[in-house]
Amino acid sequence: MTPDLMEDGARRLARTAAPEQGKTESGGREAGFSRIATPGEVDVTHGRILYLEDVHRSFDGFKAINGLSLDIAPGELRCIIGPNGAGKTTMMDIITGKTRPDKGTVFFGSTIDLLRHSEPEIAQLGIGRKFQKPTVFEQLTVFENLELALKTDKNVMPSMLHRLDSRQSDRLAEILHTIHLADSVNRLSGNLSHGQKQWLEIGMLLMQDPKLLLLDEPVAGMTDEETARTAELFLTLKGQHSLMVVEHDMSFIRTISEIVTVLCDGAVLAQGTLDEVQADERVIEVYLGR
Ligand SMILES: Nc1ncnc2c1ncn2[C@@H]1O[C@H](COP(=O)(O)OP(=O)(O)OP(=O)(O)O)[C@@H](O)[C@H]1O
Repeated sequence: MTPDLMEDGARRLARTAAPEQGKTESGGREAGFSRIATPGEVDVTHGRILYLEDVHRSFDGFKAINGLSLDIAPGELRCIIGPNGAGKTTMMDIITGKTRPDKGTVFFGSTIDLLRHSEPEIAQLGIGRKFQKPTVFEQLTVFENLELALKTDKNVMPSMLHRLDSRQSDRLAEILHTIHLADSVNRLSGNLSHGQKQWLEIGMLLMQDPKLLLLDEPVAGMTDEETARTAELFLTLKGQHSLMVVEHDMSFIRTISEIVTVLCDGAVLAQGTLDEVQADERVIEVYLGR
């Protein structure tokens, strides 16, 4: 999608957007078009669920993100690799609204300008993020963790007292199965293995039905068997959700990847299949070693 196309779409949508809609702390950005075309849906008619163009972010003069452009197709499982300090975490911080870029374009679908939204709004829009360390409620059971994570109707009290309806119960059961924890439903989360906690946290994200999932080093610290099962899990999620996975584990990436993006110095250094990027001299130089 070219910037022209996006601007054109923006102009068309701006004519119909309510004046206050999408107004955020970033305030006065001119194109008032940060809205969802159909409530609850992301407009992916241009074939992109995530679109970053020429994004920049400096910290005390250091260019952590330096002209980063990339896009992700709906249902894609994109792997991101790159050396330490390449800007991978900062990129995710920008997508999720934790960090604001100095300049650039960041769109969710073709109509939602993420730079006009706060971090909680972005989560609400359907972008889920999993940090490297699992953060489950250790004193609660697997079931209770998933129940708590459920995106409840705003009119319904979002608490343990809220009884799940049959659709929600079915969804919870399906997710339990997907994350390989159907047999552990009543176990205290604190007693799960590291890998199981990671899956539970992914399950908690799935309960909120995200369109896009950002996963930071999901298999770090996992056993080989857990890593293999995580690969299986991601391959199941692909298609139903779009995934962006930052990982250093090359054999894991080989199992799950289609397109791999290599970040370096805050921009895309190379992109292609794992074989293609592994054969790229520049990638070998900065990341893979000789
Ligand atoms: N809040 C901040 N203040 C100052 N410098 C920062 C800040 N956040 C990131 N940086 C710097 O920006 C650069 C990119 O960091 P980032 O964490 O995004 O890289 P990364 O690719 O995720 O690295 P790693 O693989 O080690 O996690 C690093 O040099 C880091 O020190």
